Amino acid sequence: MTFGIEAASYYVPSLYLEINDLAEKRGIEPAKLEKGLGLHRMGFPDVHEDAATFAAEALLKLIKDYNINPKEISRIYLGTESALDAAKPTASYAMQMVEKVLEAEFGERVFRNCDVVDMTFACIGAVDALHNSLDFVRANPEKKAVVIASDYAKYELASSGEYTQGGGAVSVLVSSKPDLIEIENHWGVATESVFDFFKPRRHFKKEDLTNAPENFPEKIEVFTDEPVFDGQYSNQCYQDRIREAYYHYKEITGKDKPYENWKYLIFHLPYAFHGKRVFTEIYSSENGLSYETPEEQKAVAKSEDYIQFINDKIEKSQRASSEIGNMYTASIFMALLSALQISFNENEELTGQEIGFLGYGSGSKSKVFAGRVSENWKNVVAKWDVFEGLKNRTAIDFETYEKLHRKQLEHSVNENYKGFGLKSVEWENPVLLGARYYDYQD
Ligand SMILES: CC(=O)CC(=O)SCCNC(=O)CCNC(=O)[C@H](O)C(C)(C)COP(=O)(O)OP(=O)(O)OC[C@H]1O[C@@H](n2cnc3c(N)ncnc32)[C@H](O)[C@@H]1OP(=O)(O)O
Repeated sequence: MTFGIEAASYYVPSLYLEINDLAEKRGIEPAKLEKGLGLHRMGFPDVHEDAATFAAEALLKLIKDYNINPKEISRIYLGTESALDAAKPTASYAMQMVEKVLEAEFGERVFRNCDVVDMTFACIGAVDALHNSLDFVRANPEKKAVVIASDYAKYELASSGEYTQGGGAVSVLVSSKPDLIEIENHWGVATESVFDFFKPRRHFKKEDLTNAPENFPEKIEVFTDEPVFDGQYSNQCYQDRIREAYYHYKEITGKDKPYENWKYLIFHLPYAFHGKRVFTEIYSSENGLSYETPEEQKAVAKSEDYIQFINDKIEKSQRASSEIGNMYTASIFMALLSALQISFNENEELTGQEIGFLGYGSGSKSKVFAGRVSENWKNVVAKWDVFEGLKNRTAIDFETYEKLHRKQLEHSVNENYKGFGLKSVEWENPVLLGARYYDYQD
């Protein structure tokens, strides 16, 4: 019996900013962002969009595109680091939104007996949900699980993370009928607790606030959307963890140079060129190349063999990321969709080919695993049209972008949007304070 991904869908934010507009306004050389990091556009959510609406869109599309009976979904596990609540899972919001739309066809509360939860470990939370759900279907081969990766990657204005912002969701159906890709049960894992990128509770004092009411506490702790991070240190942690997880994978599988057999290497991509920039270390050690000094490291990155290797095994997975930006938990899944979509468009035959995955989550953990493309993969990919879909977004100018970022817009840029949207947040009733209400526009 085989296990893996039976079907997949995605959703990207409805707005985008041209990266050159950001470069110009921030005084950054556009070539650094485009040619150095591989950034072209940055996906950005409209006022009514958040991690819950992204997840709901990706879930509904999955169910509709592949005619899934929602009553047959035993669990919906959502990986996110953009949770809307520290107790009530974002998955419960997404589930409720989709239930409402499905009500006419399937009756009330179609997910009544579905196990729903969020999993959080920065960008690797959805890989953890996938790992866990694969274990679940291995133990219960007649059951199906949905994994959703959904995030909004927001950084402080004018920070070094700003140009890597993005967002969106990918949903996958996990089962014993892996029509897209069969996933083997060997998981290279590496973990170390570090502070490379995190979202702690932040302290604010009454004296820091303008117009604080009389009875406001002297000091409060709040979560913010924007992380605390050290960019170059986070790169180093990423590189260290994937190296450790890759060697763990080699140890448990006994495979020699496994990456050579991988048709594609699918990375967590915080920005498009990250995977190819950090893999030089593993590549050097696997090929006996010296990697001590910065000059030696540059020489590997610029070598003809390495450039050929990137063009063959990584480049296609980067293309969606260049158009969307960081999707945190969803980035690694979108990198897979990107590579498979391009192979599909180019009429390539992938059946039986092995694909390697290198996941990373700050804080920090990496998982390295592999899968094999199934015979039916083209029937699954036929529903996506990833790059055409990206053309349906609305461009925004820099001024609108900054207002959205600062939450200064009252109304959506696309007021007549279709699909799920945040309608209101309760700020009056003390027993519902902060509750979020969504609707669906046909
Ligand atoms: C957050 C997650 O999702 C989890 C993770 O993966 S952690 C690892 C990633 N960390 C993050 O994404 C944190 C947020 N991001 C950041 O802090 C930063 O954007 C970053 C650290 C990722 C990048 O930092 P940066 O200082 O902007 O870029 P830098 O590392 O100097 O790289 C710029 C590249 O552009 C190149 N470049 C610069 N100017 C150029 C030009 N004019 N033309 C062409 N290339 C140029 C540089 O040579 C360099 O490329 P190479 O090293 O490959 O040669």
